[in-house]
Amino acid sequence: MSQGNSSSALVGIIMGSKSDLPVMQDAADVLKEFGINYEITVVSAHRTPERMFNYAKEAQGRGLKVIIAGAGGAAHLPGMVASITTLPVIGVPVKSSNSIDGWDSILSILQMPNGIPVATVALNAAKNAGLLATQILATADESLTVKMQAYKDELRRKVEESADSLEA
Ligand SMILES: Nc1c(C(=O)O)ncn1[C@@H]1O[C@H](COP(=O)(O)O)[C@@H](O)[C@H]1O
Repeated sequence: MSQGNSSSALVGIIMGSKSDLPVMQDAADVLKEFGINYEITVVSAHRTPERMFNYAKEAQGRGLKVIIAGAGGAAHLPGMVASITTLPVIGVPVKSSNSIDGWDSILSILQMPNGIPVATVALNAAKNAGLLATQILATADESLTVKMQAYKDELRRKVEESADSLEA
């Protein structure tokens, strides 16, 4: 699995299993919406440790700026990738089929030791991971900042509109 314009990808989206794709696709959709090149693939710290090591080791040299890593259950992938690369890693806890309500994944991504941070979003919140990656890239890209402001303005407008309709 590898979509997007992976030759010049700025964001790498990885997941522990293809079964995570229905959740992780939301991150790809956001990046597409903002016109950001990304790549998306399956990498597992547990099942493909060499692939995980090589992915994390080579990510920066290949031009990636941010990695979004999603996994369910004993979700070691985001933390292990963060331990190898200096790129910012955004972790997405995924509620997998036999999870303990997602808490297993949340805690294993969130509770990183000092020194190796993973920016953890809410359960299944790959959309927010895509937005956070966009905001990180926007710090060095004025046109992305403008788009992000417009996105937030639109959110605000919709809330104000719904508030107005209630008050009318
Ligand atoms: N947490 C990890 C890792 C890892 O952290 O390396 N590799 C796979 N998985 C997770 O196992 C769950 C079940 O996977 P399967 O559906 O393939 O059995 C998935 O949510 C995956 O992210």
